[in-house]
Amino acid sequence: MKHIFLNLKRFDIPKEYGGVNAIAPVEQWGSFIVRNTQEALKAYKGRDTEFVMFFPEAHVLNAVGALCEDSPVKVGCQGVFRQDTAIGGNFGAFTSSRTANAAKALGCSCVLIGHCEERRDKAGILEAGGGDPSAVNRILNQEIREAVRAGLNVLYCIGETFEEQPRWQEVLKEQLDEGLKDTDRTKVTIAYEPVWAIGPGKTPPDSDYIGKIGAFVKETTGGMDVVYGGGLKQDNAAMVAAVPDMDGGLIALTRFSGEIGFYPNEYLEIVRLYLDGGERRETKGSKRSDL
Ligand SMILES: O=C[C@H](O)COP(=O)(O)O
Repeated sequence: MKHIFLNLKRFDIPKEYGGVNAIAPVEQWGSFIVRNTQEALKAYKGRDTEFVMFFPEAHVLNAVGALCEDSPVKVGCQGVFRQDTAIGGNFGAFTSSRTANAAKALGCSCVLIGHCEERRDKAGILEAGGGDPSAVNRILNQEIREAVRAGLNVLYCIGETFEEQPRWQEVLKEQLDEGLKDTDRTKVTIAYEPVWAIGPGKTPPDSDYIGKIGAFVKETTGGMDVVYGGGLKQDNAAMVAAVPDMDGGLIALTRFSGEIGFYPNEYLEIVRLYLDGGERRETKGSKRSDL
């Protein structure tokens, strides 16, 4: 099976507040994205491909409400808390935390866990408190277990920083071993984020590097599906599609210069390039240059 994931980060924030949202009023942003992608994605029915979109929590209800009958789109959220409600147990005393049961009740079928921005935040909190940042993998493991228990599928992100690159095997193995401990791996897909290559002026990995990581993840996990989370974009979609040990990609920004942001028509073009290959159509500002 192929997987096309979409991480909408905080692309809902309007430009007047420093964000990148120029596509829809914030109260209609979730439904706008679903409505402007789901019909076109129906063209891939029969291709054994899933299309999952991770929304900020505030937009989940709106996005779920826009799903048509037989929609190919699955709606997910961007993380869950490491504890949850239970009948006869905690009834919901989790102020500010989004639990897996809450996500499920809102209509999510999937969750993104351990994105590099989330890992950085957790490690920063642990370090600030004089704690052990290596505990991040153990916390993420609790979150994966709660998500699976609640019936959610998980996209679990791993990746090495620039400083960790010389010992990438050790770092990725620890993230996989600790994060996946005692979990139902049939409910989890891995996303590889080359953290060292994400950001302005960085050189992205080539197909040999991506293939090497894909093979390593499959060998370490007993053959779990793994997608490229660098992320997938117009410039690399055909290249990533040709890497044998990668089972899909994680899209975020679709435009990297000029009016940077997420645009549904450009998302559909990335999907087309990944699944059908072929010539790239010219779309405004598709190269990263000014983040
Ligand atoms: O979630 C995806 C990765 O952080 C890559 O995002 P990006 O393609 O917008 O740089």
